[in-house]
Amino acid sequence: MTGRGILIIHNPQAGGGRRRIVEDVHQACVALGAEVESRATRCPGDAETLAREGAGEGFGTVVAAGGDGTVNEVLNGLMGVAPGAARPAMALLPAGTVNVLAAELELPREPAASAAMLVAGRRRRIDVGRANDRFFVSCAGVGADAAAVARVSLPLKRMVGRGAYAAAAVHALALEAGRLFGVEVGGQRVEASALLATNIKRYAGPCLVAPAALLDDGLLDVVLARSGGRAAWFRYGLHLLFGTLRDAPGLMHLQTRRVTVADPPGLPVQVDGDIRTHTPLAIEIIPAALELVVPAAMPVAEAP
Ligand SMILES: Nc1ncnc2c1ncn2[C@@H]1O[C@H](COP(=O)(O)OP(=O)(O)OP(=O)(O)O)[C@@H](O)[C@H]1O
Repeated sequence: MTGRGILIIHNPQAGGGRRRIVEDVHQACVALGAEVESRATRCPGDAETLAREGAGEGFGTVVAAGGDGTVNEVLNGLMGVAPGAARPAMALLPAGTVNVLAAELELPREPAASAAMLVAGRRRRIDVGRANDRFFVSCAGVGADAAAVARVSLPLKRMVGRGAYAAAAVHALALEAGRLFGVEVGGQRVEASALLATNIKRYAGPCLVAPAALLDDGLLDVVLARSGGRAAWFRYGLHLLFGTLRDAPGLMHLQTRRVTVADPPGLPVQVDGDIRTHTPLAIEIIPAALELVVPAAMPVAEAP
């Protein structure tokens, strides 16, 4: 471990019933002889401030303990570190409703294994995406998934967890027309009703959307749904659920460093599972921008 020690940033509001894990991991890190501090967020956006402050204080590792929202805030805090200053490594402690990157990498969920990873894990350099001015580790999207994310009810998420995303998807399908927007990618302009730019293979945890995606290949995997309308979105949704998205008619899949959406303006954009920006949109990949702490024994390439 480099730097002053480990800073755990914990969102006490994150769902999943795993709040005690933070305390357990903290104690297990102390038992392993590590210098560790835990700080709870006080409001939305606080994890970003705490991460930036932690970097300034010289912590070597900053841990995002919560769901994808907390991970994204910690990432943005770390990416906001002033040029020339040391950027701590990021680590993940899954304690939220959804933790897509932790699930993709099969990171430990048990306190003892998590603590071993934090104290004696390996640092792996990964690419970071940027959607306008918001950084992401997993994915950004316009169209179908952003329409669903925009309709996730927080009270329902607290009650039923992941089920709130399914309810929001049905809600979006009922109200949205699945209209087309203009995408520029790889030197061509195409129309699409949904765009997903991802750095990882799976979407929302279990759904395989980009089998060739690697966290460290310097590329975004872009999936475009070319057909518009509700019926098309419904079909794509079924293909996604049944793991057959690659066979869906009208689907385009490519690898690129940059993709843009110019019009229409004002479409919501989901970034790591929350609406963080709107079109016009430029999504790009920043190769090897961040060190991620992974278990010491983890293989270099993730299994497909
Ligand atoms: N102390 C706090 N009080 C209220 N909201 C907070 C607090 N700390 C963080 N938040 C907000 O809570 C939101 C949800 O957090 P997070 O994503 O970590 O957990 P989750 O909702 O369980 O998981 P997921 O987003 O993966 O479904 C974040 O967008 C964050 O801004």
